Amino acid sequence: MTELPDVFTQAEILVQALPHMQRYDQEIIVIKYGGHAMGDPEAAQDFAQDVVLLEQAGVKPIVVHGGGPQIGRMLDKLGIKSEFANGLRITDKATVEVVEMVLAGSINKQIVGTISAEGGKAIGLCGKDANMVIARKVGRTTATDSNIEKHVDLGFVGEPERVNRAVLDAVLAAELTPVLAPVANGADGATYNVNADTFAGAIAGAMRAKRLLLLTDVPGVLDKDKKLMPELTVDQCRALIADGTITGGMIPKVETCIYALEQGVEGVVILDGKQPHACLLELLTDHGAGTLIRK
Ligand SMILES: Nc1ncnc2c1ncn2[C@@H]1O[C@H](COP(=O)(O)OP(=O)(O)O)[C@@H](O)[C@H]1O
Ligand SMILES: CC(=O)N[C@@H](CCC(=O)OP(=O)(O)O)C(=O)O
Repeated sequence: MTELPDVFTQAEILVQALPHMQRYDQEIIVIKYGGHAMGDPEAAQDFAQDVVLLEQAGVKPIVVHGGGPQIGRMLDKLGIKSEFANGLRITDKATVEVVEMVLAGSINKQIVGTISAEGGKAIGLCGKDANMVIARKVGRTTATDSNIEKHVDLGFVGEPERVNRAVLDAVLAAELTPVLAPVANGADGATYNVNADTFAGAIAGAMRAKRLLLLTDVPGVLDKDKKLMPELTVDQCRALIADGTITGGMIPKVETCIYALEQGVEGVVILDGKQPHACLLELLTDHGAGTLIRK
């Protein structure tokens, strides 16, 4: 009996979703599932149900996941300090090993397991698999600390230099849902830690995705009074970064949106992944949820 409300909820979602889903029939939707958006097991199951419903409705979802907080907790346990510059983790050799273990090992398999348990057909990969993504080292970045500008070498932090879309095309043609961890090889053979937003943007751009959804733990981009901004242009985003309204992890997120739009992705949305069935809610309504960023 306790199962009944869940069954009804799922059926209701399906009934509402299907007409809207026709818009996305056979279209690629890249969903970036941030570490902060991954809540409790119930929320994870909720997310997996959305992915399965999208699969069943003929949409081609590609999941790119993060795991920043989870990496932080593991580094803590191992007594390794976490340091960031402009929202990117400064990644030395010991850190990149932990990053790969947590992202490509633990989190990737957790998400694949939950989607599979919900009846989906997920396959877990990272950028290294079949050289799907080749990364290049991110150059030095300028970070401001107590009003002093410093040049910081980020270590093994990479950005996608090349995406081999044939690998993803083959996976999608086999009707499997790729679940991607943002770790990649460089041309130098080293392992690089790629920010998950940046990775998702590169995948969405290379695949000419219809939509890129960035799921995080805030309702979208917030103004100085913490109010949601439902729509922003690229120029407005740049101004909000320059005046310090957008900071930390929101910087690579918004930069990803701008990049993806420039690559021909039709719509990019930053939304609260903790909201139950966030993906379906976004795709179901014309106005959507969160912050829609357009050119
Ligand atoms: N203007 C802003 N609007 C919303 N969030 C912001 C803003 N500026 C900074 N942030 C921060 O960005 C965070 C989201 O980025 P991040 O922590 O990297 O999330 P995720 O792990 O989901 O990728 C928010 O939790 C918030 O603390
Ligand atoms: C270079 C860099 O910062 N990489 C990120 C990769 C994980 C990530 O991006 O996770 P979220 O999406 O949960 O923030 C990190 O090490 O935390």
